[in-house]
Amino acid sequence: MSNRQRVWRDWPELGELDASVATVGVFDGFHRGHVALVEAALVEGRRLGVPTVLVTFEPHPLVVLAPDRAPLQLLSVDDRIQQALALGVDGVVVLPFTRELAAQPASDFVEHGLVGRLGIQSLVVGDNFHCGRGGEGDVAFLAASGRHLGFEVSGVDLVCHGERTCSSTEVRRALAAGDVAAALDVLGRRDPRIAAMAV
Ligand SMILES: Cc1cc2nc3c(=O)[nH]c(=O)nc-3n(C[C@H](O)[C@H](O)[C@H](O)COP(=O)(O)O)c2cc1C
Ligand SMILES: Nc1ncnc2c1ncn2[C@@H]1O[C@H](COP(=O)(O)OP(=O)(O)OP(=O)(O)O)[C@@H](O)[C@H]1O
Repeated sequence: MSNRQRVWRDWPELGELDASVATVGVFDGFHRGHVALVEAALVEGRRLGVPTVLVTFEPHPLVVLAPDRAPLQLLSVDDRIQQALALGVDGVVVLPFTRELAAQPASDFVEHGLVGRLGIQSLVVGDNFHCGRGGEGDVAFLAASGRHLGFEVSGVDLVCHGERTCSSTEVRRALAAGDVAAALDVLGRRDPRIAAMAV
């Protein structure tokens, strides 16, 4: 971690970050799609001349909301932080995912969190992203919020590899089928710890 990089284990205090570009999601596995998304956010951060921040959640939302459906965890939160920092983000914000956060309307998350605490000028997410209570905050909702609150929104096209759209779910599915090669193809790197999760 370089001197200029920071990790917050909750929202930064008011005034710690005046302006930023943010990307948001769980980022389990840090597959090709996640890498492309972070790279797009970094381009945006350089264009605007503001820090690029990755916002993630711990634990995975389903661990809190539906533990019986909680997915196999591909990377620990510390590994996700390291992947993000290695790609060059200026900061990582790890939000404890609680029932309280899950119940927060998307508008509050955006206004009080992303705008209020991170000062986002631009938000870069995959075009399937959603946040907020019940997942109400999709890209169209975020774009409308941005017009109102003064930030830009990019809904990035999802990266595919061959026939498959890259996703953490796709990596897990390949591992569950014992197909290490397919899992690593979607992932886009040879990670021996993830490869060892194949059944
Ligand atoms: C404020 C907030 C509230 C959320 N509430 C819910 C919820 O009620 N139900 C749910 O399944 N997921 C909820 N989530 C999780 C999101 O739907 C989503 O899984 C999360 O933002 C990570 O995005 P990603 O799945 O694209 O990584 C919430 C997320 C945020 C930020
Ligand atoms: N293939 C992809 N290309 C570009 N961005 C993506 C891709 N997949 C997910 N994203 C984006 O990356 C961020 C983190 O997403 P998330 O952690 O939910 O990934 P995921 O792979 O879709 O996970 P899961 O399969 O568990 O739902 C979100 O903004 C999401 O829209």
